[in-house]
Amino acid sequence: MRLVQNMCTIAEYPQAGSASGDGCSGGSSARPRLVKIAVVGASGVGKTGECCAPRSPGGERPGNLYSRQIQIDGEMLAIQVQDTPGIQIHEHSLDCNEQLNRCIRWADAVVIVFSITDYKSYELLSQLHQQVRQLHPGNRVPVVVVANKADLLHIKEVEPQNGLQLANMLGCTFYEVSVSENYNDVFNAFHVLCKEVSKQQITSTPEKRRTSLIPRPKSPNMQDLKRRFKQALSAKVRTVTSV
Ligand SMILES: Nc1nc2c(ncn2[C@@H]2O[C@H](COP(=O)(O)OP(=O)(O)OP(=O)(O)O)[C@@H](O)[C@H]2O)c(=O)[nH]1
Repeated sequence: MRLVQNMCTIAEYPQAGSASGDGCSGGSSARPRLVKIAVVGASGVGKTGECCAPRSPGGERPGNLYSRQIQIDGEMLAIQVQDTPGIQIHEHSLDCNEQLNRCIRWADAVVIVFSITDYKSYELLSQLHQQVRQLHPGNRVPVVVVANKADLLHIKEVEPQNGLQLANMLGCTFYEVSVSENYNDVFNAFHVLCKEVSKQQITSTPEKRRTSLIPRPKSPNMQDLKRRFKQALSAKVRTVTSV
């Protein structure tokens, strides 16, 4: 993920499945909290080559799951970014394959990328957003919209303003970036997203703990049974004494 790799606070994080944690450079032995992000969008919008994973010097891509560490508010987080296969655009329908759905389900947050030079990739936005909401009901997963290739204004097919309006309508944060020219904006988008996920993770954990600390009410059936038992006993005592 080039955008992630270029973030100044990022250090290499061992690939998923790696047993040892000694690649972490956070200076702490504690395992960093994991934030999983899926990057989705039409084919050719810049998810992989520029946005997600630069080709290695040999011309190969290292795979499609990129792991890094990033420091947010003094805490090291392990970020995993999943590049997804470019979506083929068909007439009025979204060809979401199972692999893409799996990536979306896996993610704690989703980045939807479109290119300002490709109107169809922009049209895909709402459908992709709907797909995310369907797979993550309850509005829990933050979604960010990224309009890429902002350096190609002379061949734009989408006004950045339209991207912003649509993102607002969908309740998403919007960023206009050029991953080939300016990494700061890209860094900012990911940073804000990680912060949001991290905040959500923190607020949801104590809630679980607190609810588990609330003493469970006694079973009404048991109380009812005890009351009936007492009633039966006193009735028996009364019968015995009246004989
Ligand atoms: N000018 C410009 N070119 C870009 C930018 N981002 C990506 N590109 C180019 O757009 C082309 C497609 O980029 P990719 O990263 O392969 O696009 P993708 O979304 O991963 O496409 P798929 O792998 O088909 O899903 C490449 O030639 C990139 O160099 C950008 O911000 N500006």
